[in-house]
Amino acid sequence: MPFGARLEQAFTERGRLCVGIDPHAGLLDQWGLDDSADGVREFGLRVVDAAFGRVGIVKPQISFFERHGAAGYAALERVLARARDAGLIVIGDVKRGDIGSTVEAYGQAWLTPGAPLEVDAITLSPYLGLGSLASTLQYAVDRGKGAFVLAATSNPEAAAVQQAVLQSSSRAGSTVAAAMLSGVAGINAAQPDASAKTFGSAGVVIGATLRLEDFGIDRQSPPDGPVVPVLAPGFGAQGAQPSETRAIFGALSAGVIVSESRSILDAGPDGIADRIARRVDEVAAA
Ligand SMILES: O=c1ccn([C@@H]2O[C@H](COP(=O)(O)O)[C@@H](O)[C@H]2O)c(=O)[nH]1
Repeated sequence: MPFGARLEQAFTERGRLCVGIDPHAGLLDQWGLDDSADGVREFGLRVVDAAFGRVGIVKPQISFFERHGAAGYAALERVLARARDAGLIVIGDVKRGDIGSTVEAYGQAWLTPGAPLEVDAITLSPYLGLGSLASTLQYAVDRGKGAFVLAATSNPEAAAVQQAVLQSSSRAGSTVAAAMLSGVAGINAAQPDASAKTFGSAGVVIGATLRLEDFGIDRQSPPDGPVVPVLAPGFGAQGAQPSETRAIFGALSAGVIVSESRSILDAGPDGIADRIARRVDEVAAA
């Protein structure tokens, strides 16, 4: 089944909340775990167990596993396997980007069925140009996988780059952020089974902390073609509330994945299941 269809099904069955798996050193301490590969593995496994049956999507932040080198990656493999065995959609927040032939290798690492680091979707950075990601996006789609291209990120430092207006390209006059959104929408629309009624498998990252107008993104009308999945960090610890989803994203709301990490994880090992359940209800009511 295409990634977009699986995501749509997860929305229907479990809602659109995505639980981030970000084992910050401070959270490990709060959870009574060591800041070690064993600690991040245990943390990740417990978050997956709390997410199971309550949400449909999790997003491990790879950097926190990578801090522990090869042992951290072994821990990550265990967490990814548990999450995928549990039927969760796993979005690997890896933010990879490079020249096209190198990004392809990242795609093979994370998106190949049966690979040790297999996830359902990854995040990709288009700083080397959206075209540098094209073959990897297609690699994902062809394997029932997905990818989210950074368009307008939640951090304030990004605005200077992402609000910049393109001078020379087929999208001259668009902001970088809007060009990423329309480029990704175009990739979805070009797939043989594309339909405006379904979710595409290529998505974008747009922070919930932003005013989309500032990034030249039209909130009034969605891009043509399939619904564009929007991975939306910035809820919870960064200040946005799920109840604001429609006001923030407007016509893009149908595809928005509400992603929260610290605001869920800081409930601790004994409180996380209840915290997730409460947030699911809040997101559903939004
Ligand atoms: O624009 C972006 C892209 C990615 N992130 C990542 O999402 C989580 C947010 O964590 P919170 O604790 O919910 O703030 C984290 O892994 C970031 O690296 C983002 O925040 N903004």
